[in-house]
Amino acid sequence: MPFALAPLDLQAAIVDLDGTMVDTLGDFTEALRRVHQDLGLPVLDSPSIERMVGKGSEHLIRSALAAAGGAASLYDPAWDAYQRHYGRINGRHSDVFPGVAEGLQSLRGRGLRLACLTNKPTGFARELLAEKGLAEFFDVVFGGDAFERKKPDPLPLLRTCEALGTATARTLAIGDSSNDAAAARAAGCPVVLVTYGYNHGEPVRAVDADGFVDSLAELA
Ligand SMILES: O=C(O)COP(=O)(O)O
Ligand SMILES: [Mg+2]
Repeated sequence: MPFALAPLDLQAAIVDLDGTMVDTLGDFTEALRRVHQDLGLPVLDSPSIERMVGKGSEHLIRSALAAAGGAASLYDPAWDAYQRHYGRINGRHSDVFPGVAEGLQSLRGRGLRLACLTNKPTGFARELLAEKGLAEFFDVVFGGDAFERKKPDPLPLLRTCEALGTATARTLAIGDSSNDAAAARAAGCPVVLVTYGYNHGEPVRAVDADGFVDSLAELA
């Protein structure tokens, strides 16, 4: 059954970035390849990295280090190298998923305010949205460093609703993982998940959400 927006009487939508709007697995893989090469560690493949994406850079770097058998003491140099490398390659190995621009356009056409809320650092998120021609859709953009806690904590969604001036029950969260759904449930936002993103290696349809779409264009 298609996901029905009309009964929700929405004021806004809060959209996740990695795995929902942009397929950034190539960027994560390349940045981590360079980091591990610098540190003399084994390089990880994309399927392994995909399971680690979605909980922010700290979690990604720490998980990748552990999977490569690197000592925990390498975390600080890995963090520095990751910031440097990711900043250089941001967007170069990434593509906007099909249907994203159409979906965002149609949400705007309904008069909804739009926020991008990601666990990716705000600076990288803004650069990526601009490079992929998506920045213009958003009233506000908040990254994983914008608030004291990241998704799956509800705080980022609550703060984003405050910034938009909208009620949580009338603000749709759109994401690709259990992280987004858990944050939305705890914040009281309805939530729809895309079926094509990264869900920590778990089947996304098993996640507690209000609906699933194969493309944001289905929201049109
Ligand atoms: O962990 C990340 O940086 C990806 O975050 P996102 O899925 O919240 O955009
Ligand atoms: Mg995501």
